[in-house]
Amino acid sequence: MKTKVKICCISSEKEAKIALEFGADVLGLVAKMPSGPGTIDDDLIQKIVQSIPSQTNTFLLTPKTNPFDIIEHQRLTGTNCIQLVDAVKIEDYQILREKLPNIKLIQVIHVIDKNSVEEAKQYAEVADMILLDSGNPKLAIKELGGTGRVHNWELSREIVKSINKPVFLAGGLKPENIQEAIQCVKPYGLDICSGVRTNGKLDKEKLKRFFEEVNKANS
Ligand SMILES: O=C(O)c1ccccc1NCC(=O)[C@H](O)[C@H](O)COP(=O)(O)O
Repeated sequence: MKTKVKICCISSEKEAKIALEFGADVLGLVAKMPSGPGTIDDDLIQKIVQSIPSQTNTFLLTPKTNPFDIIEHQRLTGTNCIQLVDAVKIEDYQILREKLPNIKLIQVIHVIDKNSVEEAKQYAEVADMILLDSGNPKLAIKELGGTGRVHNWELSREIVKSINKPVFLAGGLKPENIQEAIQCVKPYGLDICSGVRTNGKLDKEKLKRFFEEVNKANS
């Protein structure tokens, strides 16, 4: 199966169009976070969502963990999927399901050590997808993504093998390491932010190289 691609940190209607033209399956829209380079305001997220075809997969990246705040955040922005970048209580997924029956829920696991494998297994029971990233929610100023760092792909590989939900791989991906990432982890999809940007802006040359590498790995 062809590896899906999520282009993250979309910051304008123009960037959304470019990413879709290159073949992105998913657009990532990052709301305000405790740290990170790719965040935008909620009203801009809503504007971008309204400017693209409604069937496009749009992931709202929210740092919120209270289920009612998450529901409110989705309603404000209008995306059709929510990427939960911090730890939401497993039991609160039930509230999200009841109130947002048509919205896909993606739980981020920041891959740090063996405990991350157990964490992923637990969330795989309730989330629609798992996304493996390289943040550190335990820092005083939480890092919840957009780090540009690669994590331990052996652990990611173990997670992909041990759960039966689609898994996106994120963290420090760039055209140069795509072949190895796909071979090692065999993810359902790849998520990239800084690796296809120059000075924070989407770089068409890097995007082209990135998609070439994904297609090569899939052929
Ligand atoms: O980009 C940010 O500022 C950010 C901050 C907090 C949470 C998520 C954030 N980015 C979204 C992503 O999911 C990135 O695509 C992912 O972390 C990979 O980023 P990168 O390592 O730069 O490719």
